[in-house]
Amino acid sequence: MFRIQQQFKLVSLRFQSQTFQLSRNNSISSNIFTANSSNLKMSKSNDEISTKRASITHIIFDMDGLLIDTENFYSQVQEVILARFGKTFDWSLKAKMMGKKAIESAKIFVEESGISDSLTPEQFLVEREDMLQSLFPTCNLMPGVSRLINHFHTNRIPMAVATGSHKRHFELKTQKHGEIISMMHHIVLGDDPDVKKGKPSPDIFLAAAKRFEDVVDPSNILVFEDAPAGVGAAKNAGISVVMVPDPRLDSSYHSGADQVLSSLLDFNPGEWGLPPFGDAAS
Ligand SMILES: O=P(O)(O)OC[C@H](O)CO
Ligand SMILES: [Mg+2]
Repeated sequence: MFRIQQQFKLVSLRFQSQTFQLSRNNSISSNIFTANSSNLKMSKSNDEISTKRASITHIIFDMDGLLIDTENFYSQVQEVILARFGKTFDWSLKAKMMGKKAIESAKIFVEESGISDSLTPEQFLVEREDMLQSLFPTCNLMPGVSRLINHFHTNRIPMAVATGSHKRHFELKTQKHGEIISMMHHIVLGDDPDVKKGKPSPDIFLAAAKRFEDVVDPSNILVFEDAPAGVGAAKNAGISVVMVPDPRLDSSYHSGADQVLSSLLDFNPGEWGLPPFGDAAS
């Protein structure tokens, strides 16, 4: 217990010192992402893109790393745990874990980092829990979230959240963010009985799609995601996806998405047949 408290102090200190660095990194990488996004658009014909994008009526948001800035908490805690084994946590491992159910990403963590003889996935989840429980309630919204959700809500666009997080973590993460959560038609969590397998299985997005009041065709839904597994899940469900990746994620993971943006602030609703910003209603 003492060791966990000491590690948590270290995580807190690291978090405070990394906040500034992260915002600097985000702004530095912004132009690179814009260039990648343009390249992606150029690989398909304009007609094909505009026809596909013109018909969106419903929205499904991922949560961690897309609506709220919790992915950095996971990274910092996992870094501390691997340091105990003399190993480092890097973005190639992060890319494989993010967006998945807790136990699924825990298996990847211990196996891929080569510590499975010393730590089981279940022990890993117990070891990180105290640190995460203290960090989650402090999380902030990602840039552009408040403006986008308020815009859709004002314009009566039905929205849902589909997150790999289980109920207990969801409640900690959303303690400060009740207002945006209250604008969602429904929430589907990773421990929902209809979500047999985590992302990239389509289960969670198919469950979220069928819980809107009206029957909605997947081609009329748009998913927002930050994680490779989440992009895969949306595509496996036949749903278009806008990816807003962390700048540190390798760009080879961008290719599955229909659009890649460096920030939700860059999303243009009019491109997708949604009410544009600046209307009287927004
Ligand atoms: O990105 P989400 O919201 O599906 O969350 C999944 C995990 O809880 C964090 O990677
Ligand atoms: Mg996510």
